[in-house]
Amino acid sequence: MQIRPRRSVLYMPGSNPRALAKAQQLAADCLIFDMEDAVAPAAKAQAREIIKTAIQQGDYGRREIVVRVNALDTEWGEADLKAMAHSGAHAICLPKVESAAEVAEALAILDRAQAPASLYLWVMAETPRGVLNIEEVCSASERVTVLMMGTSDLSKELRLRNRDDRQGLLASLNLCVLAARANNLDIIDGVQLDLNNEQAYQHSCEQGRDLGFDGKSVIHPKQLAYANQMFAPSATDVEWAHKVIAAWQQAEQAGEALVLLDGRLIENLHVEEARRTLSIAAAIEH
Ligand SMILES: CC(C)(COP(=O)(O)OP(=O)(O)OC[C@H]1O[C@@H](n2cnc3c(N)ncnc32)[C@H](O)[C@@H]1OP(=O)(O)O)[C@@H](O)C(=O)NCCC(=O)NCCSC(=O)C[C@H](O)C(=O)O
Ligand SMILES: [Mg+2]
Repeated sequence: MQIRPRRSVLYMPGSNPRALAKAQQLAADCLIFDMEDAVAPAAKAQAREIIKTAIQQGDYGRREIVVRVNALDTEWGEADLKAMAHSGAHAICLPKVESAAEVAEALAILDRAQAPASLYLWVMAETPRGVLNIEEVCSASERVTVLMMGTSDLSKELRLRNRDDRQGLLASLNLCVLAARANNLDIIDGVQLDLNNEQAYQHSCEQGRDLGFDGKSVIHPKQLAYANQMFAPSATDVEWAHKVIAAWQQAEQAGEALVLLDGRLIENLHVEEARRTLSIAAAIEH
């Protein structure tokens, strides 16, 4: 599978051409052109046109282009999918998914619109039922490549208090990481809405990284740099990965099955980890 950095995933209101243009210069790995919560009902139809024009005429370089459509049980969902079938986006993001049947329904609409098979799906876990059914959602199709946490909706549905340590979300976050990994998907952590609470934002990035997330969704350009730093291998990680691989190769040549490196036992799993670290670092450099 191709490794793609997805350290930072920036939401942009699809009805805001200035933000969509600005994103061409922003250091985001992935861009979400939003038609759902960031767009008022009266602006939904216009947002479709603004997004199509931006994707087709803009220069977004190697950033991954994702369009978040409205849910299929809304009056806009089906038309959004049809409109985006040939937009040039890399993926469609489906909000509030709760079942494999919803994934199949979205794919059927895209197939009828003759969307390219390379148009992938990102699915969002943001309701209690969606989280409980996350395994069936993640395994619904090989075209599902990324799982996104919708922690704002989920917090509301769970009636959580807004705490910097996200205690009430931990079970859901853990369960979703398990489902993503079991199905070989990348998983992106949810947003921090308070743009003035930098401490909470930084804590949530570090926490997300340590829980196994591949990146962070963000709502403002000023949140990008920290996410990019937190979800990239550090210089120390890269140095250690090189040492692990070199030590393992030396041991193999000497016909030894065990390697001790700086007092730590190295096994094949660490070599696989090290190779992944180097692949991600190379993909970020590229
Ligand atoms: C939150 C904002 C409305 C703030 O916008 P604004 O007041 O314009 O901010 P600034 O003046 O500080 O902006 C400085 C410049 O940066 C550009 N900008 C701002 N935000 C973005 C962005 N998201 N993408 C691209 N560019 C952006 C401004 O245009 C300024 O540029 P310039 O004029 O050239 O100086 C705004 O940040 C915003 O709309 N953010 C996105 C909100 C959004 O998409 N929300 C929906 C997704 S989150 C969600 O749904 C949660 C999920 O579903 C869940 O349940 O958890
Ligand atoms: Mg949401």
